[in-house]
Amino acid sequence: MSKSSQPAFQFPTAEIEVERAVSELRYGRPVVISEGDRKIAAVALDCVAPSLFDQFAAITENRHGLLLTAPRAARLGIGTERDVITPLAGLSFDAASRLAYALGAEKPVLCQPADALASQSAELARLALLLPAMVLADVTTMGDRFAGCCEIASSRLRGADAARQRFDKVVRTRVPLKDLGDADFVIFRGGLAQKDQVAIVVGKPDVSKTVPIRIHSSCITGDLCGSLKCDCGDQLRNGLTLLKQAGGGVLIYLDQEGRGTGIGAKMRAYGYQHLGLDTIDADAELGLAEDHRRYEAAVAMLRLLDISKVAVYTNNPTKIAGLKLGGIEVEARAPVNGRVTAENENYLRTKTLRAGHMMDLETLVAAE
Ligand SMILES: Nc1nc2c(ncn2[C@@H]2O[C@H](COP(=O)(O)OP(=O)(O)OP(=O)(O)O)[C@@H](O)[C@H]2O)c(=O)[nH]1
Ligand SMILES: [Zn+2]
Repeated sequence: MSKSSQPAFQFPTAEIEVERAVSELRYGRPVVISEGDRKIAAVALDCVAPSLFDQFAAITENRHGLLLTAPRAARLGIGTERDVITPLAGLSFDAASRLAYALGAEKPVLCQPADALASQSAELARLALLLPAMVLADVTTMGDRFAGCCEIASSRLRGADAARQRFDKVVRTRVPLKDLGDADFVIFRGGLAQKDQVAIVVGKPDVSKTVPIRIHSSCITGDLCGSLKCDCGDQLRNGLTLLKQAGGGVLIYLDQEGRGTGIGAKMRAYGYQHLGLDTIDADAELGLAEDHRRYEAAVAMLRLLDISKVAVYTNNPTKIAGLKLGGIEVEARAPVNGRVTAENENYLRTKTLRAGHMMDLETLVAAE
C-alpha cells in the first residue's frame, strides 16, 4: 500500500468544526469565521480573560468592535431591529462588559449595522451557551496574526444545522420512581454541541396509537431545588403524574436550561429580575431573544421511540409548533400547571401576556 493511501483519521463534518469552534469560545479563545476571502475574528466577552481582551485590542490595532444583538440594541435605545457593531477602541474590558450587558448602560455614540458574518458569531456564542456579546474585528488583511486560532467557514455553520436532528439511542434502563412505579430512562446522544438527552417512559404506552407526552425544558432551580420563582418543578412532577394517569406516556427532558440560554445567562437574568425587570426584558438586557429553544432533539427522540402521533401536555404554543415542524402529528393538547406563588406570579403573567402561553392565570390564582 502506498503511503498516500494509508488509512488516516479525518473529521471533515461541519458539526465537528462547529463543535470545535464552540469549545474554543468557551475556553475564551478567538475563533476566525470566514466567507470567501473575508475573515473576522471573534471572541466571547462572556468568558474571555481581561488580558486576552487587551491582547485582542493590541493585535487588531484597536480596530475591534462589540456586537450588540437586536434585543440588546433595543434596550440601549438604539433605534434598529438589526444587530449592530459599536467600536471598542480605547475601552477597557469592564467598559465593554457594561456596554454589552449591564443595566442602565449608556447608548454608544457610534454604531453601524452588523453584517451576516458578524451576526453568525452570536449564533456560535448561543450554541456555546455564552452571552452573544462578541468582540469582533475584520482580520481579512491582517496576515497570519490569527493563524493560531480555530477557523471556520460560515458555510460550515449553516451546514451543521442538519446535525441538530441526528441522535442515537444509547441505553434504555428501568428506574423505579416514587409514586409512579417503574419508568424507563432512555438516553440519546447527538445533536449540535448538546449534552445527552433523556426520555422518561412512564408505564407502557402503545406507540402505534396517540402517545401522551410532555416536552420539559431543564430548570435546575425549579426541577431540582424547588425554586418558587417558576412553575417548572411542579410541572415536571405533575406532568409525570398526568402521563401515568393517561395510561402511560413519555416525558422528553431536554437540556435547555434558561429557555436554551444556559444556567449562567439565566442566573444573570434572575439578578435583573430581582431589580424589577420581567423575564423577557431581563433576557433582552443580556442580548437574548425571548426564547432560544429548538425542538429537533425532541422530534428525533420521538422518532427513535417509534412515536409519530402525540397528545401533548403543555401550555406553550411554540412546543407544539416545533413538533409539527418536525412532522410529528399533534392530536391533542392539554394544560399542565404548577402552583401560583407570590414569587412566580409575575413570571407566569409575563409568559401569558408576552409569550402567548395558554394559561388561565386568574382561575389558577383564584384556586390557590
Ligand atoms: N431565561 C430564563 N429562563 C427561565 C426563567 N425561568 C425559567 N426559565 C426556563 O424556562 C424553561 C421553562 O421550561 P418548561 O416548563 O418546559 O416550559 P414552558 O415554556 O413554561 O412550557 P410548558 O411548561 O410546557 O407550558 C426552562 O428552561 C427554565 O430553565 C427565566 O426567568 N429566564
Ligand atoms: Zn423553572
